[in-house]
Amino acid sequence: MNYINAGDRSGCLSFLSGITNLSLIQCDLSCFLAQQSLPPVNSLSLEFLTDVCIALEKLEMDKSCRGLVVTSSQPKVFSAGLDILDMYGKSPEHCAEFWKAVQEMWLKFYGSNMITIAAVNGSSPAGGCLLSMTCDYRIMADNPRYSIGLNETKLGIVAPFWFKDTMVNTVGHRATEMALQLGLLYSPAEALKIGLVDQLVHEDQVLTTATETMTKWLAIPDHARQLTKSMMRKPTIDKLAANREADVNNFVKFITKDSIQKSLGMYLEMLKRRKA
Ligand SMILES: CCCCCC/C=C/CC(=O)SCCNC(=O)CCNC(=O)[C@H](O)C(C)(C)COP(=O)(O)OP(=O)(O)OC[C@H]1O[C@@H](n2cnc3c(N)ncnc32)[C@H](O)[C@@H]1OP(=O)(O)O
Repeated sequence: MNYINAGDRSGCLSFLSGITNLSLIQCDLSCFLAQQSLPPVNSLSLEFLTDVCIALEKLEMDKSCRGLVVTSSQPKVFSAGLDILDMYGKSPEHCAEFWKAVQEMWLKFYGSNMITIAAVNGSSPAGGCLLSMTCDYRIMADNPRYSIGLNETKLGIVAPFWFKDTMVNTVGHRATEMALQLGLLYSPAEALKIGLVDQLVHEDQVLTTATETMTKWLAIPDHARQLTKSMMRKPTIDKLAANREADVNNFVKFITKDSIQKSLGMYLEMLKRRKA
């Protein structure tokens, strides 16, 4: 396999492209985080989201690239979700830019023509769970210390309709209602039971299982698989595409409220205290 450093600004995005037309995005922010003093949990910051979108766009245009494995090189965390620091104490303009980037990431991943497999090698709360749900297949490390789910209500925030729609499309209406109202984070075994992930494997096997799975998916003719994927996902994608501006305005109005800012501040404090 060739190792191509494709990081535009941060040098944090890298791709492994191999003989099976398989590319791999490592959601690895360690280098970037070290430079920027951001926490090493693959939180989806504005800069990271922008880099990922550019990288994905390039892969999408490369017709020789038919599949993508999304994973993290952090040992215990797939992604901590959206970077709270991009939503806390920031101007409405910054929040709007940030939210546009979150929308863009979702639209690009959920609408990708490529086969996308999430190799969930650690915890994956909130936006991390969303990112994995945009993929066609999820393989998670079978370690009870890890969790996955949309826990927004626990932060005092509300998952927007397209987060909800993505989860409904993945696990169904009832499971989503329970998950969202209670802000549930599931253990790998629980996530498998409700269909939030498709397969559990030992943590050492996540990436190899992902590549084996990719080989099976690559055997399906692209045009038939792509049209089927589009038929399944287009209504959900169209709903956000037709309402992007309203969704941004809604987010900015909500996130800049004093009460919401206070909740986010308390949540950040709790994360820091938990460590101490
Ligand atoms: C209409 C309005 C709609 C609004 C919708 C907005 C939707 C938001 C979705 C989101 O994604 S919000 C983010 C939710 N994420 C979380 O709740 C995850 C919180 N993090 C964790 O549970 C843990 O960090 C972890 C991922 C399980 C990893 O645990 P670990 O023990 O390995 O690391 P920590 O010590 O907890 O963390 C290290 C360091 O990182 C900071 N941090 C963690 N997560 C985030 C984050 N999402 N954003 C920013 N910073 C984060 C944490 O505070 C620590 O910081 P320091 O103490 O080292 O400064």
